[in-house]
Amino acid sequence: MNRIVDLVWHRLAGLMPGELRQAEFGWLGAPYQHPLLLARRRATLIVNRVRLFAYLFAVLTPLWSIVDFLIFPVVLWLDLALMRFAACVAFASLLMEYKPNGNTLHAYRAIAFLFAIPTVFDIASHFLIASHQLADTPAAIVGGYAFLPFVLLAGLSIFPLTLLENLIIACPILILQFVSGYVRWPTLDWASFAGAFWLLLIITGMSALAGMSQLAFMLALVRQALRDPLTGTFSRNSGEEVIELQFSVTRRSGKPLAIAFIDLDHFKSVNDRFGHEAGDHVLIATTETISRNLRRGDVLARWGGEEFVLIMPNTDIKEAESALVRLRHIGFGMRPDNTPVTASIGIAERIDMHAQDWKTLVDKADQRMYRAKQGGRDRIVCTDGPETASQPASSVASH
Ligand SMILES: Nc1nc2c(ncn2[C@@H]2O[C@H](COP(=O)(O)OP(=O)(O)OP(=O)(O)O)[C@@H](O)[C@H]2O)c(=O)[nH]1
Repeated sequence: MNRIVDLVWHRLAGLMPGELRQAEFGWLGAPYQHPLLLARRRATLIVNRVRLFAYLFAVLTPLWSIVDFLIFPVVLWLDLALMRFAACVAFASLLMEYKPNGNTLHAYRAIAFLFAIPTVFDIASHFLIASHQLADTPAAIVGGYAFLPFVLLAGLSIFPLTLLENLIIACPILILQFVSGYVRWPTLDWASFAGAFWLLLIITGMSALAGMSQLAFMLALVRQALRDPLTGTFSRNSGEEVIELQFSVTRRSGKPLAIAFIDLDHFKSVNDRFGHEAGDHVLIATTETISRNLRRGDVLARWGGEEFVLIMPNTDIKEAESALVRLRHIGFGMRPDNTPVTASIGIAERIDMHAQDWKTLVDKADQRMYRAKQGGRDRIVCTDGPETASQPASSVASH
């Protein structure tokens, strides 16, 4: 059974751009598990796309009045022109109101607003036009307005949305279409209604696939941009982004945020004695060990060569110290000569040190790490007083 699942998985994953990993496959289905930085970049992209289309529609909607003027009676044209002007104002206010801020809910609201404007325009113009007797070309052009639901569903394909999000947005449009058929039940041409509805379902499926494939591509790009290529942990740039974000989130919520600066001891000697490649293997094994033992919500970033920063949201200084003591007990892996890898660690916490910005917090953890080095390495320092430097791992472990 597992072999069949694996086979299906490999086939599907191979069809997705950017060599999607198995753990990431579920992210195409629903947005719940998206890592913070992916969610932020996706929300930004969605709002930017909404803004692009709002801009285009703000220009094109009133321009279409010229066509209305040529084909409709003046009274109808005037009413339609007023409605087009209102739609144009709505698109322009969407453009002004929604700026990308990395928030997913904000992005959902922007999509809903973008879709609501043509929907309301379509319903209102439908009632307006129904009150006039039209024939020939005007009637044929008005008949074309019935394609709006198709356009809306096809428009979904411009957004990197998950399957669930596609379905949630498509459902109201499909339900509205179904209800409009039900209302016209006695006079309905069932064959053409069913054909059109079937086409809508196909377009929904194609848009969902297009959106998910964009998302897969985005995932691969974001992964490349966020991760350190050697160890697979977050890169320094993305680590800084996470800290900046967590700093503002925890400041707003009043919760603590701890940062641990971890610098491996005497790492140069690994390279010197066993070669750079052996050094690389030690770095990879060490980050794997740390990552395996992180708590949910903690983020590890490679800050530089053999320096790492561990970001621990909602963790006060005491909890952070116990977490790092536990990590040292587990160990940071082994050197090629089978001696343990040790690290000097400095910890700082936002509330504990009344930090006003995230850089001060990281600097403090860095300074404390240097004090751990100066104090003899292989230890944790989490305060500024000389008496508080914790003992080397061997003696901590013996307690
Ligand atoms: N193999 C390998 N080595 C690296 C990498 N990045 C940095 N280094 C090495 O890490 C070593 C860091 O050396 P130092 O900064 O002198 O520090 P150290 O030897 O760990 O000594 P202390 O930090 O003082 O305990 C240097 O030899 C770098 O070449 C990497 O990606 N792979």
